[in-house]
Amino acid sequence: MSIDNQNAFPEQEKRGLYRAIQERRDVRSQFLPDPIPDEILVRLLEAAHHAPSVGFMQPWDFLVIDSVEVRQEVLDIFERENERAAENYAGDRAQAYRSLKLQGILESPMNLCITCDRSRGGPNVLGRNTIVETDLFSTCLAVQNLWLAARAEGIGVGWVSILDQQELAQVLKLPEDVYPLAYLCLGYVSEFLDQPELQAKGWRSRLSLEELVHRNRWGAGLAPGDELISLLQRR
Ligand SMILES: Cc1cc2c(cc1C)N(C[C@H](O)[C@H](O)[C@H](O)COP(=O)(O)O)c1[nH]c(=O)[nH]c(=O)c1N2
Repeated sequence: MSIDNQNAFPEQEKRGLYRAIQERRDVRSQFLPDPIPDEILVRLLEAAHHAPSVGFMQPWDFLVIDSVEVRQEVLDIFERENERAAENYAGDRAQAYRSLKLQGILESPMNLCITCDRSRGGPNVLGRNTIVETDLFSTCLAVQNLWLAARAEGIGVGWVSILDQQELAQVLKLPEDVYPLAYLCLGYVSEFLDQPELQAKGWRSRLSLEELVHRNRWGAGLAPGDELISLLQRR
Protein backbone atom coordinates (compact mmCIF):
# COMPACT_ATOMS: atom_id res chain seq x y z
CA MET A 1 0.00 0.00 0.00
CA SER A 2 1.45 3.35 -0.90
CA ILE A 3 0.54 6.49 1.00
CA ASP A 4 0.13 9.79 -0.81
CA ASN A 5 2.66 11.67 1.29
CA GLN A 6 2.86 15.32 0.27
CA ASN A 7 5.83 15.81 2.60
CA ALA A 8 8.12 13.39 0.78
CA PHE A 9 10.81 14.73 -1.56
CA PRO A 10 10.27 14.28 -5.29
CA GLU A 11 11.50 10.86 -6.53
CA GLN A 12 14.75 12.17 -8.05
CA GLU A 13 15.75 14.06 -4.91
CA LYS A 14 15.04 10.99 -2.79
CA ARG A 15 17.24 8.94 -5.08
CA GLY A 16 20.03 11.49 -4.70
CA LEU A 17 19.92 11.22 -0.94
CA TYR A 18 19.90 7.41 -0.92
CA ARG A 19 22.67 7.39 -3.49
CA ALA A 20 24.89 9.55 -1.28
CA ILE A 21 24.22 7.16 1.60
CA GLN A 22 24.98 4.03 -0.45
CA GLU A 23 27.99 5.40 -2.29
CA ARG A 24 29.67 7.26 0.56
CA ARG A 25 33.06 5.71 1.18
CA ASP A 26 35.83 6.05 3.69
CA VAL A 27 38.73 7.19 1.51
CA ARG A 28 42.41 6.85 2.27
CA SER A 29 44.17 5.62 -0.89
CA GLN A 30 42.58 7.55 -3.75
CA PHE A 31 43.20 11.21 -2.85
CA LEU A 32 44.20 13.76 -5.47
CA PRO A 33 46.21 16.83 -4.42
CA ASP A 34 43.81 19.44 -5.92
CA PRO A 35 42.60 21.93 -3.30
CA ILE A 36 38.93 22.10 -2.30
CA PRO A 37 37.50 25.53 -3.23
CA ASP A 38 36.38 27.57 -0.23
CA GLU A 39 32.76 27.85 -1.53
CA ILE A 40 32.48 24.06 -1.51
CA LEU A 41 34.13 23.74 1.89
CA VAL A 42 31.56 26.21 3.23
CA ARG A 43 28.72 24.04 1.86
CA LEU A 44 30.17 21.00 3.62
CA LEU A 45 30.54 22.90 6.89
CA GLU A 46 26.94 24.20 6.58
CA ALA A 47 25.77 20.61 6.15
CA ALA A 48 27.69 19.56 9.26
CA HIS A 49 26.38 22.54 11.24
CA HIS A 50 22.78 21.52 10.45
CA ALA A 51 23.09 18.22 12.27
CA PRO A 52 20.75 17.56 15.17
CA SER A 53 22.26 18.14 18.61
CA VAL A 54 21.11 17.48 22.14
CA GLY A 55 19.33 20.57 23.55
CA PHE A 56 20.44 22.34 20.34
CA MET A 57 23.85 22.43 21.99
CA GLN A 58 25.80 22.55 18.69
CA PRO A 59 28.93 21.43 20.54
CA TRP A 60 31.13 21.25 17.44
CA ASP A 61 33.97 23.40 16.11
CA PHE A 62 35.73 22.82 12.82
CA LEU A 63 39.52 23.07 12.61
CA VAL A 64 40.61 23.40 9.00
CA ILE A 65 44.16 22.08 8.81
CA ASP A 66 46.16 22.69 5.67
CA SER A 67 49.60 23.21 7.28
CA VAL A 68 51.88 20.36 6.21
CA GLU A 69 53.82 20.84 9.42
CA VAL A 70 50.76 20.24 11.61
CA ARG A 71 49.68 17.30 9.46
CA GLN A 72 53.14 15.77 9.75
CA GLU A 73 52.88 15.98 13.55
CA VAL A 74 49.52 14.20 13.40
CA LEU A 75 50.98 11.57 11.07
CA ASP A 76 53.74 10.94 13.62
CA ILE A 77 51.05 10.22 16.23
CA PHE A 78 49.31 7.90 13.77
CA GLU A 79 52.53 5.96 13.04
CA ARG A 80 53.10 5.30 16.74
CA GLU A 81 49.51 4.27 17.43
CA ASN A 82 49.29 2.17 14.30
CA GLU A 83 52.38 0.25 15.36
CA ARG A 84 50.73 -0.43 18.72
CA ALA A 85 47.53 -1.53 16.98
CA ALA A 86 49.42 -3.89 14.66
CA GLU A 87 50.72 -5.72 17.73
CA ASN A 88 47.13 -6.88 18.43
CA TYR A 89 47.38 -9.34 15.54
CA ALA A 90 49.55 -12.34 14.75
CA GLY A 91 50.52 -14.31 11.65
CA ASP A 92 48.56 -13.68 8.46
CA ARG A 93 46.20 -11.28 10.18
CA ALA A 94 49.15 -9.13 11.32
CA GLN A 95 50.53 -9.12 7.80
CA ALA A 96 47.10 -8.21 6.41
CA TYR A 97 46.77 -5.39 8.97
CA ARG A 98 50.14 -3.95 8.07
CA SER A 99 49.24 -3.99 4.37
CA LEU A 100 46.14 -1.81 4.93
CA LYS A 101 46.34 1.91 4.21
CA LEU A 102 44.50 3.51 7.10
CA GLN A 103 45.06 7.25 6.61
CA GLY A 104 45.60 9.85 3.90
CA ILE A 105 46.85 12.65 6.13
CA LEU A 106 49.47 14.07 3.76
CA GLU A 107 48.09 12.90 0.39
CA SER A 108 44.79 14.71 0.95
CA PRO A 109 45.00 18.50 0.51
CA MET A 110 43.12 19.24 3.71
CA ASN A 111 42.50 17.72 7.11
CA LEU A 112 39.57 18.73 9.27
CA CYS A 113 39.24 18.07 12.97
CA ILE A 114 35.64 18.17 14.20
CA THR A 115 35.73 18.77 17.93
CA CYS A 116 33.16 18.57 20.70
CA ASP A 117 33.10 21.35 23.31
CA ARG A 118 31.81 19.43 26.30
CA SER A 119 30.98 22.58 28.25
CA ARG A 120 29.10 24.50 25.55
CA GLY A 121 25.76 25.85 26.72
CA GLY A 122 26.67 25.67 30.41
CA PRO A 123 26.21 22.89 32.96
CA ASN A 124 22.55 22.11 32.15
CA VAL A 125 21.79 21.11 28.60
CA LEU A 126 18.24 20.02 27.83
CA GLY A 127 18.24 16.27 27.16
CA ARG A 128 21.77 15.69 28.48
CA ASN A 129 21.02 15.36 32.16
CA THR A 130 21.26 11.58 32.27
CA ILE A 131 23.22 10.54 29.20
CA VAL A 132 26.17 12.92 29.24
CA GLU A 133 27.71 11.43 26.07
CA THR A 134 24.87 12.88 23.99
CA ASP A 135 27.14 15.82 23.09
CA LEU A 136 29.57 13.32 21.52
CA PHE A 137 26.71 11.56 19.72
CA SER A 138 25.55 14.93 18.34
CA THR A 139 29.03 15.68 17.01
CA CYS A 140 29.13 12.28 15.26
CA LEU A 141 25.96 13.31 13.43
CA ALA A 142 27.71 16.46 12.22
CA VAL A 143 30.51 14.26 10.88
CA GLN A 144 28.03 12.08 9.02
CA ASN A 145 26.24 15.09 7.50
CA LEU A 146 29.57 16.38 6.20
CA TRP A 147 30.56 12.94 4.94
CA LEU A 148 27.33 12.58 2.91
CA ALA A 149 27.43 16.12 1.56
CA ALA A 150 31.07 15.57 0.54
CA ARG A 151 30.07 12.43 -1.38
CA ALA A 152 27.42 14.38 -3.26
CA GLU A 153 30.10 16.99 -4.10
CA GLY A 154 32.47 14.26 -5.34
CA ILE A 155 34.83 14.79 -2.41
CA GLY A 156 36.29 11.91 -0.45
CA VAL A 157 36.50 11.83 3.33
CA GLY A 158 38.55 9.47 5.48
CA TRP A 159 38.20 9.24 9.25
CA VAL A 160 41.47 8.59 11.09
CA SER A 161 40.97 7.35 14.64
CA ILE A 162 44.28 5.58 15.15
CA LEU A 163 45.47 8.56 17.16
CA ASP A 164 46.15 9.31 20.80
CA GLN A 165 43.49 11.95 21.62
CA GLN A 166 45.59 13.71 24.24
CA GLU A 167 48.56 14.05 21.92
CA LEU A 168 46.24 15.21 19.14
CA ALA A 169 44.66 17.81 21.44
CA GLN A 170 48.15 19.08 22.27
CA VAL A 171 49.25 19.35 18.65
CA LEU A 172 46.04 21.23 17.79
CA LYS A 173 46.27 23.36 20.96
CA LEU A 174 42.70 22.55 21.96
CA PRO A 175 41.26 24.20 25.08
CA GLU A 176 40.62 21.99 28.11
CA ASP A 177 36.97 21.02 27.51
CA VAL A 178 37.30 20.54 23.78
CA TYR A 179 37.54 16.91 22.64
CA PRO A 180 38.96 16.04 19.20
CA LEU A 181 36.10 13.84 18.10
CA ALA A 182 36.90 13.18 14.44
CA TYR A 183 40.12 13.68 12.52
CA LEU A 184 39.20 13.68 8.84
CA CYS A 185 41.16 13.76 5.58
CA LEU A 186 39.35 15.50 2.70
CA GLY A 187 39.99 15.81 -0.99
CA TYR A 188 39.00 15.01 -4.54
CA VAL A 189 39.58 11.39 -5.46
CA SER A 190 40.57 9.32 -8.48
CA GLU A 191 37.58 7.05 -7.80
CA PHE A 192 35.10 6.02 -5.15
CA LEU A 193 35.31 2.27 -4.54
CA ASP A 194 32.00 0.47 -4.93
CA GLN A 195 32.47 -1.33 -1.62
CA PRO A 196 34.26 -0.55 1.64
CA GLU A 197 38.02 -0.84 1.23
CA LEU A 198 38.17 -3.23 4.20
CA GLN A 199 35.74 -5.52 2.38
CA ALA A 200 37.60 -5.24 -0.94
CA LYS A 201 40.83 -6.23 0.86
CA GLY A 202 39.19 -9.22 2.56
CA TRP A 203 39.45 -7.81 6.10
CA ARG A 204 35.73 -7.82 6.97
CA SER A 205 32.46 -7.94 5.02
CA ARG A 206 29.11 -6.23 5.38
CA LEU A 207 26.82 -8.20 7.69
CA SER A 208 23.44 -9.33 6.42
CA LEU A 209 20.68 -6.90 7.37
CA GLU A 210 18.20 -9.75 7.95
CA GLU A 211 20.31 -11.03 10.85
CA LEU A 212 20.42 -7.60 12.45
CA VAL A 213 16.68 -6.97 12.55
CA HIS A 214 14.83 -8.23 15.62
CA ARG A 215 11.21 -7.90 16.61
CA ASN A 216 10.23 -6.63 20.04
CA ARG A 217 13.05 -8.26 21.94
CA TRP A 218 16.71 -8.94 21.30
CA GLY A 219 17.25 -12.31 19.64
CA ALA A 220 13.61 -12.71 18.66
CA GLY A 221 14.14 -13.27 14.94
CA LEU A 222 11.47 -12.37 12.42
CA ALA A 223 9.10 -15.30 11.98
CA PRO A 224 9.09 -17.19 8.66
CA GLY A 225 6.32 -15.78 6.52
CA ASP A 226 6.85 -12.37 8.09
CA GLU A 227 6.35 -9.71 5.43
CA LEU A 228 9.30 -7.72 6.71
CA ILE A 229 11.71 -10.64 6.37
CA SER A 230 10.57 -11.41 2.83
CA LEU A 231 11.04 -7.74 1.90
CA LEU A 232 14.52 -7.79 3.41
CA GLN A 233 15.38 -10.96 1.49
CA ARG A 234 14.02 -9.63 -1.80
CA ARG A 235 16.19 -6.49 -1.74
C1 LIG B 1 34.47 6.30 14.12
C2 LIG B 1 35.18 5.79 12.90
C3 LIG B 1 36.57 5.64 12.95
C4 LIG B 1 37.25 5.19 11.83
C5 LIG B 1 36.54 4.85 10.66
C6 LIG B 1 35.14 5.00 10.62
C7 LIG B 1 34.48 5.46 11.73
C8 LIG B 1 32.98 5.63 11.66
N1 LIG B 1 37.24 4.38 9.56
C9 LIG B 1 36.51 4.00 8.34
C10 LIG B 1 35.94 2.60 8.40
O1 LIG B 1 36.97 1.66 8.25
C11 LIG B 1 34.91 2.47 7.27
O2 LIG B 1 33.85 3.36 7.54
C12 LIG B 1 34.35 1.06 7.14
O3 LIG B 1 35.37 0.19 6.77
C13 LIG B 1 33.21 0.98 6.11
O4 LIG B 1 33.64 1.52 4.88
P1 LIG B 1 32.89 2.72 4.17
O5 LIG B 1 32.93 3.89 5.12
O6 LIG B 1 31.48 2.29 3.92
O7 LIG B 1 33.66 2.98 2.91
C14 LIG B 1 38.62 4.37 9.55
N2 LIG B 1 39.32 4.01 8.43
C15 LIG B 1 40.67 4.03 8.44
O8 LIG B 1 41.29 3.70 7.42
N3 LIG B 1 41.37 4.43 9.53
C16 LIG B 1 40.75 4.77 10.68
O9 LIG B 1 41.41 5.12 11.65
C17 LIG B 1 39.33 4.74 10.72
N4 LIG B 1 38.62 5.09 11.83
